[in-house]
Amino acid sequence: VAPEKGLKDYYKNYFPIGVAVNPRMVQPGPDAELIKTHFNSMTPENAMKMGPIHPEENRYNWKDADAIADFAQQNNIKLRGHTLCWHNQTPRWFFTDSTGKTVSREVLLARLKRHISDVVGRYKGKIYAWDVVNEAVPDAGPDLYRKSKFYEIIGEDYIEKAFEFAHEADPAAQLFYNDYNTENPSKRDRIYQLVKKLKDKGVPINGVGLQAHWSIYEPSAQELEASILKFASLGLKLQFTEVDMSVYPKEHERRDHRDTDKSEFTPEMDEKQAAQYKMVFDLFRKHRDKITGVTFWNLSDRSSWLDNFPVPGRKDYPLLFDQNGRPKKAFDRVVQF
Ligand SMILES: Oc1ccccc1CN[C@@H]1C=C[C@@H](O)[C@H](O)[C@H]1O
Repeated sequence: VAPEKGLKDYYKNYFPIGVAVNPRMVQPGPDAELIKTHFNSMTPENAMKMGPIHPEENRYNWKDADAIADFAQQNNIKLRGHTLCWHNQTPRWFFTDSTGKTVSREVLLARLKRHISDVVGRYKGKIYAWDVVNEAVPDAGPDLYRKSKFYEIIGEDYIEKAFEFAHEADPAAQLFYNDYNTENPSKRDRIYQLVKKLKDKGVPINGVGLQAHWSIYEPSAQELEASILKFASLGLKLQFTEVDMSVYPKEHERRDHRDTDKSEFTPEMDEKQAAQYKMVFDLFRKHRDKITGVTFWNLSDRSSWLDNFPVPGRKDYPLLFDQNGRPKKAFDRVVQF
């Protein structure tokens, strides 16, 4: 039987189509088959984050990351690394000495350098792109720098140092700054300013990762195109690195959830989601010259990180495949062009 035409085949003249995976998905089974049919790029959802891969100063956990890297190699699927420096899922040991005191700038820089050179070095030649720094810019306000422990202990230059450490460890890897809410005008401008500073300083950065954690209500085509044009004007490549489309309004401020707590995927949501996915992929194809990858965050509606964020236990339906791994209406709209 001729293999079913997959997303990656429809988009082979545009950009790779990726998916965030966990180690269970790359074991033999329906998920692995769905990945091989539709995707030609993968990102470990958690396995290469600082805590999961480096839980103690002198202990790495390579097992899950290696399983994903091996599956990618065996199936000729590109592999993105995520993420070398992030304020979330970072183990406490990074910031404290043996007495539990906060470490100095020098010690933290040495630990960050060791982490990055060990992790990037292990997958040198297997990972073509790294999310070097994730979410360094605060959501609101005028500042460029989130007040993370990396910022407070090292200072602003933790970002450029992370990029330099990664470049030293694998000069061929494409190095990305990755963030979310990049269509929000204030955050867009501050990310732009940060990345421009890095580029103007000669920091080895190749691209901007726009996470694209969207909803069926936003972004507008206008705001999305404005972000594409603004970041591309830096002369850097763009990737949409964590695409999903929640069926609930985005949580831009803490709200009571009585009105949206019920977990159901209605025909109206199905249609609105299909229209919104069509709109964003029409723009992705229009700007194919600026985009070097589009990656979905999680594989199917069977399991999404949005099932527990921002509202624990509220099932979401954010992807192109339903809970049985079958293409939804949104899939049809994305491949009809
Ligand atoms: O959309 C957000 C809103 C607030 C905080 C973080 C995010 C997105 N943060 C992403 C989501 C899931 C994680 O698995 C990814 O590593 C992270 O990059």
